[in-house]
Amino acid sequence: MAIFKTKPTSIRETRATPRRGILLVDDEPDILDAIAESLSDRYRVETATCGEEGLDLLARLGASEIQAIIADQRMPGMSGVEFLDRARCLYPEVGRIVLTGYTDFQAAVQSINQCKASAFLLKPFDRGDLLNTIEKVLHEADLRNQAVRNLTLKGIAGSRMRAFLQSHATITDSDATVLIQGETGTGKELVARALHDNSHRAGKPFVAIHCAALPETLFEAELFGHRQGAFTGAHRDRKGRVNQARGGTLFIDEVGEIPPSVQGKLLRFFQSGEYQRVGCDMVGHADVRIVAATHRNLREMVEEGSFRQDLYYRLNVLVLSVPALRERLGDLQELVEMFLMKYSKGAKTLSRQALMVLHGYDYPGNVRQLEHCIQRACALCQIGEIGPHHLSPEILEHFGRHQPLDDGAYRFEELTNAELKAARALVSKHAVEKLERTFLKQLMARFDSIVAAARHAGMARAYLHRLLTKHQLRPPKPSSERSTEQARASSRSINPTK
Ligand SMILES: Nc1ncnc2c1ncn2[C@@H]1O[C@H](COP(=O)(O)OP(=O)(O)OP(=O)(O)O)[C@@H](O)[C@H]1O
Repeated sequence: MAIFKTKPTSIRETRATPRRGILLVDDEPDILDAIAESLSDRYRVETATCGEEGLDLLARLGASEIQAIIADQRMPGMSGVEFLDRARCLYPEVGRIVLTGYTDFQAAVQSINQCKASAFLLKPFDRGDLLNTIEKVLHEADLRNQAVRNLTLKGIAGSRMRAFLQSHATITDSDATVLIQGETGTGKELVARALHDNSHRAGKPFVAIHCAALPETLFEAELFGHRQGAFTGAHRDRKGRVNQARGGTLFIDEVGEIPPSVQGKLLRFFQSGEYQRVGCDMVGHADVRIVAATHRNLREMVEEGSFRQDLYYRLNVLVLSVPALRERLGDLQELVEMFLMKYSKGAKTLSRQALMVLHGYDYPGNVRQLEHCIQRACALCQIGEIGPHHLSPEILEHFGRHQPLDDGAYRFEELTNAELKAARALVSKHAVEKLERTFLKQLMARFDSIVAAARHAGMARAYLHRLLTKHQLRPPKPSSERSTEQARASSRSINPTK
């Protein structure tokens, strides 16, 4: 397929920064060579023919050698956008361009909105387009990296989460409205605080209003304030959150819950900075940056008619989508360490098995759920390490239902009855059967007599027999029988014709 439109180039060629590194990834060798050649007089070009190879190369060379990546969207295995997204986790500071045909245009636009790619180029393009896009992406990356160097992310655990914020570093200091999307408990408020702490408003107030917690009747008064006597219970004048946030940031959490009766007034405030306290004719003015958050799909709410379209457009300026915890389980260990420090002052540690159980869960309540689980475990665990039995019942239950115990993922280093009893308490009823079977199989493999196995496990022989019968497992064969069988088998294999 032709990659360049025509012969180069009507576009003014700019002088590039001396020899910066570009990583090119395309599964078609001819195209790879053509692009590499067209760039080689300006950049150091590295090439890879698939995403996996590109990631290896990037990990080896690092961001000091590679400043921008260009990847074709259509590649077998990992797509271009997938590759760029994984490259972003490794080195968020590197600029990322996706090459796309017209049919994948939507995917390319979406990748930009989700910050997986920094720019896209529609095929066929000419050399001028390519050079301009590279220079633009490199320039933006320089600005972002400058912002990243100045970014403080205190209290935020998890390299994936920090990379997410770093990839949005340039918007922290803007006054534009930000809409943070994400499931409940993913850390949206933490992101809002990070935006505020890294803006020129950092010395001014950060004021949050949690819309889901407010009754409709009090909403307007809470947001804009009220005069004494404005309604029953308004015993004195009160400033609203907008007023408290003057010069700083107003964080509107669960913005989708704002009652329709207040949405119009909020829109007016967004557009002009003007508002009126309840029961007061005077118009106030406040300069605040708006950061809103929601776990709901506002676009769908607009279609249903429960959210004003004009307010939606006003909010939908810069959109950050915070990934769910199950999509970034690589952050889990660091989060656990942070919460152990918070709730036990670092006195408690987590056992390997407990960490494995935590890794197997999907966290519908995200980081908040994990935090509560560790807080509870710290309270329950009096001595020693936190084990699986200190974790929340729903996490253990899930582990019991989904973890294949037979595949050796869950090992019992000490094959004793006491260990079996302890393990029984850890997992749900549903998993006990699997657990017993695993226990018995490992025990049978280790001992060649039921007497020795029962003695080691600290259980009565009759009980071990009953367990074996229940699971339809055969008792171990004495070693003399085993060796006779082995001898028979080997003689058969020496002379297969017999
Ligand atoms: N990356 C993180 N590092 C440390 N703590 C975190 C992180 N993400 C979330 N938390 C903690 O998890 C809890 C929930 O976070 P937060 O309130 O910001 O979530 P949210 O998405 O705003 O939730 P909701 O949608 O319910 O309002 C908080 O205690 C917060 O401190």
